[in-house]
Amino acid sequence: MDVGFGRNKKEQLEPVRARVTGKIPTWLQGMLLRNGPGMHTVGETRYNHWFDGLALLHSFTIRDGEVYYRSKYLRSDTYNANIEANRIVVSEFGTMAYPDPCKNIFSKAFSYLSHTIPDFTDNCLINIMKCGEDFYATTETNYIRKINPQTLETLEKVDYRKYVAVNVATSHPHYDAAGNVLNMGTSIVDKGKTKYVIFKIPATVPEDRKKGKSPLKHTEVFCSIPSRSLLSPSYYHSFGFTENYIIFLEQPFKLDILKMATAYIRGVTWASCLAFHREDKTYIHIVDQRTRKPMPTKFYTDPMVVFHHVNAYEEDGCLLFDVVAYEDSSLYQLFYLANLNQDIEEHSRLTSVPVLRRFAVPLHAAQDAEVGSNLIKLTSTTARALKEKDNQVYCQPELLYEGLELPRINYAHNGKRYRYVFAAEVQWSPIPTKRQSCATTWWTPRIKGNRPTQCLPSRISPSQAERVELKLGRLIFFVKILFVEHLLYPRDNAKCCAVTCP
Ligand SMILES: CC1=C(/C=C/C(C)=C/C=C/C(C)=C/C=O)C(C)(C)CCC1
Ligand SMILES: [Fe+2]
Repeated sequence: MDVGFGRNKKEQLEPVRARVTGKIPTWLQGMLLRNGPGMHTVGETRYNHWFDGLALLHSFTIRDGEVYYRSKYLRSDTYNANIEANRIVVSEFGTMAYPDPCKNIFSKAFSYLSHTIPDFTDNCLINIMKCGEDFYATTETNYIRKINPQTLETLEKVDYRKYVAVNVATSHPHYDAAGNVLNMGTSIVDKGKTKYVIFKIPATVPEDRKKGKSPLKHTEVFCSIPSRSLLSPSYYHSFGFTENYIIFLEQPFKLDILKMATAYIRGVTWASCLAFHREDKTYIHIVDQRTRKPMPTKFYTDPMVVFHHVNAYEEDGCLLFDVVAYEDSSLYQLFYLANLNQDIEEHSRLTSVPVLRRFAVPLHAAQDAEVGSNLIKLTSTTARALKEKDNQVYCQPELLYEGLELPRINYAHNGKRYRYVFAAEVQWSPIPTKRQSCATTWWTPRIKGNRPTQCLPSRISPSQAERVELKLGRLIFFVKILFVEHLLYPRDNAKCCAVTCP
């Protein structure tokens, strides 16, 4: 069952020296940890969706101009159960699995019932989080897995619910200046309420550090935002963070809790419990970190689907934030392996292009401003915030760049005005079956004086950057290995270095 896309990857347990073209500056030392799906078939069974694959951890150790690579599958409970059964027995985002096909009717019924409140997967395939001195592999459920960054061994399984009431949490946490982790999760129908919970995990607790205890024990709720709906909270993949504010988009891409509660018995996937409500608005919640409360103004914008916040910053009494936005939720559709492995146009279902949009919200109430007036007076952006009645403000974004995803920034610039976004370019191929030889692009808004005037994509030739080309019908997705970006970032005019993974 070996298919082109989603082929099972081999572990590289012993570090191997990577082939380096160009020169890695000697001051660049350290380790880059990455995560992602590595195995999509177990025995005769196969996951449906790319986001379902079993987590494969990667490390790149950079030392004296050399790079050493190794990889290892996360030995999650999910991985172990699947391997032992030689088939998929744990449900993932796009695949519903049934552990015991041979059970009699009574134990089957019991199994269904016990799944009404589902125990989610600990296949932490999305990201790596640093928490005090510890590293965790993360996904979007209530589980994270501690790992040893040196050996990539899998350590403790942590259930966020032991420390904070969340059923799902993002895999894109933020870090404040002191290294504390700030993350968000959703607490579903807990004590009759559904809310979005922002929580803080301290970097270190001095007395615990000596005893080798985890700072997770000291997790505290920073702020919670009631969901507009008890049974259909928004789905979100990330949020925005500056020194003083947190930006949360309550978007009309929602989880249907009733559908989720019956998914197992109906034999449908978690993915089918997510829906885009194009008739709804996107609500913009701004939490003031000093008061730990959301601002009372009701900021909103048109319906959209955002996976990635890029960065946010404050400027002259306004909060600006950049996100990659879609007009619908077709991105998730696209990543079904059946679609990814098709060549033909009909299977490319990305009906909206990811667009980098800049929003601006005024931080101070403009009580006396006229209804219909634009509350953004900045010359650096064309984003507008139009005052409406009943303390409502409609936000109209500035379009910064069309066709990019997987954005990264140098995190030292998080929350501040910034110049570079490193991303993968998403392109529509005019000829469906023809491969395009286009270089990976990253977006560099050229700042002239105080004013970012235009976004000029600067190209790097394919030989300079290691890239993975995902050909998706009419869409071509060039995924540049982020490692290259990290190497390139630190100096504006740094020479390109490419590292080829073995
Ligand atoms: C298993 C599971 C989930 C997993 C979602 C995943 C795995 C999302 C991955 C998203 C990515 C990688 C987006 C990139 O832009 C939900 C829906 C949270 C809740 C139900 C159980
Ligand atoms: Fe992401």
